[in-house]
Amino acid sequence: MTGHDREATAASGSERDQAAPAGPTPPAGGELDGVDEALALVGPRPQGAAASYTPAEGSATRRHRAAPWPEARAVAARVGRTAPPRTRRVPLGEAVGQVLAEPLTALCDLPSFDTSAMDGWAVAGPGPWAVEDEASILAGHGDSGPLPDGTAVRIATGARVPPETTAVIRSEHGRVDTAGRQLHADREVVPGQDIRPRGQECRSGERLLPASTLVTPPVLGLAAAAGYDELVTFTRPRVEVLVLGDELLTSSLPRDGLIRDALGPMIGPWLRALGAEVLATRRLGDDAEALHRAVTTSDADLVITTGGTAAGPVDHVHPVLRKAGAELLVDQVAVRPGHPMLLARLASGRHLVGLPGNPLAAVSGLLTLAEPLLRGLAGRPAPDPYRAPVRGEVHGHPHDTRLVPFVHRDGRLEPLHYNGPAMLRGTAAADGLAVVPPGGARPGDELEVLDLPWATWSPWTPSDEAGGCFT
Ligand SMILES: Nc1nc2c(c(=O)[nH]1)N[C@H]1C(S)=C(S)[C@@H](COP(=O)(O)OP(=O)(O)OC[C@H]3O[C@@H](n4cnc5c(N)ncnc54)[C@H](O)[C@@H]3O)O[C@H]1N2
Ligand code: MOO
Repeated sequence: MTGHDREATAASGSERDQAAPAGPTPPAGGELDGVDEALALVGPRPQGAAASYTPAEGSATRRHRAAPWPEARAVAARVGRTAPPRTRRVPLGEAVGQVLAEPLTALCDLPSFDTSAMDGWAVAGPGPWAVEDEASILAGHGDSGPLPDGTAVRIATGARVPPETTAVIRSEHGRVDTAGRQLHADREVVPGQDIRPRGQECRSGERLLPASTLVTPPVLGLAAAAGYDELVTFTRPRVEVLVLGDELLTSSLPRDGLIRDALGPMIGPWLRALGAEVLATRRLGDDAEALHRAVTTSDADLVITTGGTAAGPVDHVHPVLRKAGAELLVDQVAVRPGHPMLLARLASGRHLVGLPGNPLAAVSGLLTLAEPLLRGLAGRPAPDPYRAPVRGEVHGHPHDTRLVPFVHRDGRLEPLHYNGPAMLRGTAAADGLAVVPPGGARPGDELEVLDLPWATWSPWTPSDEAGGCFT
């Protein structure tokens, strides 16, 4: 709990009383369970308090001002952009999942020779054609001599068509009369048919994909086809995860007030999905000394802590950051859940994101602070923000943004139940988190959408210059 919240709660009574008139009528059903839990934990703040945020520079002193949610994300993105991403050259086989640091430029024409698109006959001039040779031209073979006018030769898909070829006739569209050894076409032959001309897909030197493209399996295939053995990619930012809390078990069933660590198994893979290299996930308990040592000696680009961000008796993150001479860039965010999240610059110049311990609050911190920061460090472009209409009313916090797990249903966002700060049940089934503005949303309101990182991501929209149907 923060000092600000403590003061506000003491001054103004229960949050439920305050919240009810400020947002739309809560929907029926279980969603309110989570909302009420979130709202019950926080005291109301004076109107406009969130808007007065300016990023704290130069000290780890608590300022008790929550950054408005969009501003907190902007600060994190700015911080990410200030450190230019490192690049390296990797063999194709290791590049999948990384991001191109340079445009992918064709190293050759594609196809690199005039190619037969079908099994059949290469013909020159008008038919019928004399079939002089029983042999076929096969894929993978070198140059053959020019095809004389009025002749045909058998050819396989992918083989180089001989010079002077005017068309390829598919095997099923031609017949050779055995007596005269003449090829007859059973339909009109259009010049150029079933020939893929050299350079049809690209010319050597043509830009195929821009820098910042995610290397997917088809990108690897295209790079190989275009002549690449290696790719220059951005080095993944290196992240260390420090899981705090003496109450956490790493196996078996909860017992005696102890609970399973839900964040240790989740945060590392989530960070990898955001493009990070996770050096380690370490469980430090509630040991301030160990935390101080870990924070001051880490050589990760980004340290992520979970838990201990509030002001409870064993919440060590703030005191440790103070002692370590860190500078708080974001200290609390006007978002529910996840309010006590923070972003700090360590004395080493590296950064630390403190995620609150409640599991959905930690997800909120990941999406609000860690994702935009890592995007910059990893050289990934920001996805185009998009909005979608929400089905039904969504209860809002009076002053803060809410992040609510949803699924896409018939072009609308369907908020999920079990969205309380301590719950992951809604998020585990979700397509993303919807950004509910202070005061809530009415049916059909368009809400900003935060896709989960395993949803489709592409920074590139292909142009439609090259429409048409290719054989
Ligand atoms: N009096 C107040 N108490 C709290 C307030 C408040 O305003 N006044 N804020 C609440 C909010 S909001 C959050 S979020 C949490 C933030 O707390 P911390 O970041 O200090 O986290 P902890 O106290 O360590 O843990 C909170 C909660 O989460 C559980 N937890 C922690 N780590 C894990 C994990 N790895 N896996 C599963 N669950 C975890 C922990 O057991 C606690 O239940 O503070 C509120 N309190
Ligand atoms: O309830 Mo807290 O808002 O989980 O961050």
